[in-house]
Order: sequence, then C-alpha cells, then structure tokens
Amino acid sequence: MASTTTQPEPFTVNIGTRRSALALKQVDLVIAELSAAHPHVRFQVCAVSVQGDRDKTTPLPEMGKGLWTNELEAQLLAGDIDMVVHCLKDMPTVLPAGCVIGCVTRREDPRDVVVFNKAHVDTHRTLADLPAGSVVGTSSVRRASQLRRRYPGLVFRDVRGNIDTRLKKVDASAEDGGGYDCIILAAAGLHRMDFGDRIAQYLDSSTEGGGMLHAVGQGALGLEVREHDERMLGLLKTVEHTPTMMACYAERSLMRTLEGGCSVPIGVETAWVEQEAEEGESVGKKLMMRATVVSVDGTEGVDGSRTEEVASLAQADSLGKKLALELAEKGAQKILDQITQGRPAAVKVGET
Ligand SMILES: NCc1[nH]cc(CCC(=O)O)c1CC(=O)O
Repeated sequence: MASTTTQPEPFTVNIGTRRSALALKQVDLVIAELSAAHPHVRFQVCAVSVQGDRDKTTPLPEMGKGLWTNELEAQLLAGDIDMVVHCLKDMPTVLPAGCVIGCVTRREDPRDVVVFNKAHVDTHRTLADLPAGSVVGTSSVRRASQLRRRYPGLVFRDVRGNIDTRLKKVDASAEDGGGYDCIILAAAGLHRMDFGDRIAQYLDSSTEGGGMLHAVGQGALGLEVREHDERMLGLLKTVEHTPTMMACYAERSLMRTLEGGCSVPIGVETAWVEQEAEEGESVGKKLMMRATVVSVDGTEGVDGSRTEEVASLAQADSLGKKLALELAEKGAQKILDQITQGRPAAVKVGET
C-alpha cells in the first residue's frame, strides 16, 4: 500500500512593512526564511508609509515613540495584516495591548559605522582624522551625544531620510561644499542594501580613539503578531534566533527600566561569553551586557557592565533591569530626567 503523506492546506500570510527600500529588503529576507520552512504558505507584502517616513522635518526626538510602528500595529490589531516586520530598534519597549514580538531573527552586525563624503575617502579613514569643526550628520541623539563626549571638536547636524537619501546628501557635500564631512549609519542597513563598500570605520566599545555603543535592538528584526494568533506564533518559532532574542530582550529590559525611548541617549552592547566549566558544573551560557547613558551635550556620561548566566527570557529581562538600576544609581537617572522633563538640553541634535 503506497503511503500517502497529507500536504498541509496552503494559506496566505499578509505581512505589513514600511515602504522604504531597507524595509522591503528586510521583508524579502524574512519571507525567504519562512518560505524555506513552510513551502505551503504564500506571503503577501502590504507596504505603507508611516509618520516617520512622511514627516522629514520634525527632529526625531520631538516625534514621540511610535513614529515607525503605530500605523502598522493598528492594521495588525484590525486584522488587515497577520504580521509586521520591524527593525527592532524602532519598536518602543512597551507594545500596544494585544501585540507581541513573535520572534527575533538572527542579528546583522549591530554596530554603527562612519561613511565619509567622497571628497574625503582617500584622506580620511576614521573619525580621529577629522579636524575640529568638521560636520557629522546624524539625527540620532544617541549617536551625537556619545560622539560629542569622545570628539568634542566635531559639529553635529541633522540628516533625515532613508539610507539612499542620506548617502546622496553626504555625497552632494563633496560637490557643493557645506553639508557633511561624514554621516553615521547602522552597519546592518548598509549591509542589507549592499552598500557595505561605503563603510570607512566601525564604531563600538573597542574603537581606537573613541567609539560608541549601539542602539537597543540595532541590527535585529522584530516580527510582531497578535498575542493569541497561535498559527503565526507557530510559524515564527521556525525562524527565531534564540541567542539574538535573549540578548535583545535584555537590551530592551534595560531601556524599559530607564524609561528611555528611541530618542534617548542610551547605548548598549551584548555578547555571549563562554564560561569555563568547573569540575562537574554544567556549562551555562553567560551574557555580557555593557551600557552607557550620556547627556545630550556629551559632558556627562555613566557607564556600566554586567555578566550573568542567561538561559531564559526571564533571566534576560532580569539582567537588563539590574544593569539599568546600577546605572540609575550611578547618575543615569539624573541625566535622563534632564532630558525627559523637557529641560532645554544644552545642545540639541540639529544645531551646528
Ligand atoms: N529608523 C532608522 C533605522 N532603523 C533601523 C536601522 C538600521 C537597521 C537595523 O538596525 O536593523 C535604521 C537606519 C540607521 O540607523 O542607519
């Protein structure tokens, strides 16, 4: 008797996304992973422009937290779409009721990088090569604050737009002068868009001459679904990258505890560290996390790190909370209160 295997019934999943080239590339990457695991599922991409795409003039810190996510989450809760692919770093640490992060996929390089305008590519390799008064383009308070602290002679100017727009703006500076000597971007976005050849310098805690810590969740993709949608939750389990999910959980817990938002100068770095197994001890996995909170003008900074065994999301959450409380006691809360209570920061991103 020939055995017959019943093929699962095909169905369609509607995936919500922003319209930017990076967002569409990221959805393609996720669909490729999901299709390999679930060949009977069809995927429909539903792209929309969101507040952060439409409003290109208001400085990001003044636009609130859900500028990249709110409209997509409304479609998810209305049942118009089944899932949303977000850049995890753009997701507020508290989600709307009824929404959950179904999974986090394998992380791209989480570091920030330096891209010089074309007039400098043969003479400048690092931020340390820039003379005082050079102009660095970034709309990120986190990036500007940390770099003001390490390179007090540099000038910071807002640069808005998607990756290709920002690359065009920095390259236009080579022709028309003014503009930017360099801009700061995420390695992940450039790698995914095949612009890796524009990267002159990677920035992290080990950068000679001064680097920076990346944004919470940077380089990772968060796949958001309705909290009781078991079919979607089941699909996503097959593309989850657990080490990334746990590390990002710890990072988001730190930011949630410090009540930061996407536009608050908090930087993090996480790494899984092997631990020597003591005689007879089971070898667990330890997660090292370092974090920094810097005043907008770069004159004050609080840094800390903590390493703990993390084998569950609860332990990841606890690590983030503990490090956040350590930073708060060391003075981070005072810095954050100055920013969030609307006290005019000494210098704002966008002022030259
Ligand atoms: N809204 C900006 C944004 N959100 C996510 C990324 C990079 C990709 C990622 O972190 O996964 C970027 C671009 C940048 O910071 O250069």
